[in-house]
Amino acid sequence: MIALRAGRPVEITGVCARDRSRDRGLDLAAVRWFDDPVDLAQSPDIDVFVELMGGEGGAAEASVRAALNAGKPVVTANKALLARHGVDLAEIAEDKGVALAFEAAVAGGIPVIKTMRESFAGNRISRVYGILNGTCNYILTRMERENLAFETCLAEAQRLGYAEADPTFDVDGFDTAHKLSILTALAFGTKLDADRVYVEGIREITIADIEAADELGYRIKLLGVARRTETGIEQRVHPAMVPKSSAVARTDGVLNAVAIDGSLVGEVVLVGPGAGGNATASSVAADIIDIARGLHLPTFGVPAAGLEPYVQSEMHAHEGGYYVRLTVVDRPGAFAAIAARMAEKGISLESIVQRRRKPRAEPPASAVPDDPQPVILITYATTEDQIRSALAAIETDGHIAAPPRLIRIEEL
Ligand SMILES: NC(=O)C1=CN([C@@H]2O[C@H](COP(=O)(O)OP(=O)(O)OC[C@H]3O[C@@H](n4cnc5c(N)ncnc54)[C@H](OP(=O)(O)O)[C@@H]3O)[C@@H](O)[C@H]2O)C=CC1
Ligand SMILES: N[C@@H](CCO)C(=O)O
Repeated sequence: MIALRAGRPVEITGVCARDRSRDRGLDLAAVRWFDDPVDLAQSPDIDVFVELMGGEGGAAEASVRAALNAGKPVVTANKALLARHGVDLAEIAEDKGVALAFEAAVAGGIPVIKTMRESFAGNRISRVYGILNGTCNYILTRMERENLAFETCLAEAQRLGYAEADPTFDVDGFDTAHKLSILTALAFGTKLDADRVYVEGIREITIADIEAADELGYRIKLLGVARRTETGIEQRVHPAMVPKSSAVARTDGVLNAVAIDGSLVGEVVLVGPGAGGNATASSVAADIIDIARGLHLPTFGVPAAGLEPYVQSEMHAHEGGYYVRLTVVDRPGAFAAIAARMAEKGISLESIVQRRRKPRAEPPASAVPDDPQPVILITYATTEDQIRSALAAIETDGHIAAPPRLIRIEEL
């Protein structure tokens, strides 16, 4: 079937990994082994080089450059490499007249690259956002459903093959930022700039936040959002409260969701497996078949020389609603002082709720002074600058016993 679809047989002729003796569950006896991926990339025996090692530099970068310079098309799943060197590699690919294909690099098995590069070609895209990391979505879903600890869920995501070699890339948001920078280039025709994506991960999210979100009609998801604004392109990655009715709120476990707003078609949402061996293989196989068919498009949808410089819309100007969790020292005047600081910075509060503390073994005889307890504030739309300066003022007032926790509310 693959030969029919590709118009020619597709064979694996050479392979390289670090450990030749490792049992990989398939017979590689007839396939030539290479100790060095650069040698494989340049081998006259191959027509296409597939890079699935990972890492923004090192062997991945050296072998992809070697293959392109040798005039061989490349398929890669490596978003870290593309985020760092994508424009440069696209220029080499164009110069050599070969494809640089990377469907698996963003949202695993979801055909989002093809969709944006081909199906949205006639649209002006105003926003692309979504859940772009399977590991984080898996962790948040299991924490919510099963009340499990963050570390337990991460270990399971690693066991299932979802996480990066260094899982801090997943949980601290950098993997999402790499993917978002690729989507930004495709959406807005700008050069990739992953270093200027605003990034927050999911380590600080607690079960208490997840429960509060539930009561307020939201779920917490790690989102990547790229949006055209009057001042430039906003790129941000952070946990967000999303309405339960939204498509991203209903995207659970290792599934990813990508929403694209096009001027002609409106919003299109793609949902599917974002990580794991089979999902990745599905996208890698599609890229190989495209190359065998002779399909060859500009890497980021337009010629590399036509990509415009990335003009950043600064995060401090971001506007939206905020969820704030404060650990407030329980004494008269604390609430009033907090509300006053918010008003002073021009922030309107939608609600201020004192959460129940854990039940005591013995009820206190009278009010317990200075006993910290969680207080949840929900703001109406305000700017990042305003909320940050209000929280800094609240911290200096001495009414809170721990740093404030802030989660942005995304009205989708
Ligand atoms: N896991 C997933 O769900 C997805 C991963 N990706 C991307 O795919 C890539 C691979 O990820 P994943 O499969 O999880 O990673 P793994 O660590 O499981 O596999 C990496 C493979 O590359 C080989 N390798 C690593 N370094 C070298 C080197 N210097 N020379 C030769 N071979 C090397 C390893 O060999 P050995 O086996 O001998 O150690 C191993 O077979 C990354 O770019 C990742 O971001 C993209 C989409 C989904
Ligand atoms: N570690 C990545 C793999 C897919 O890119 C994730 O969890 O989404």
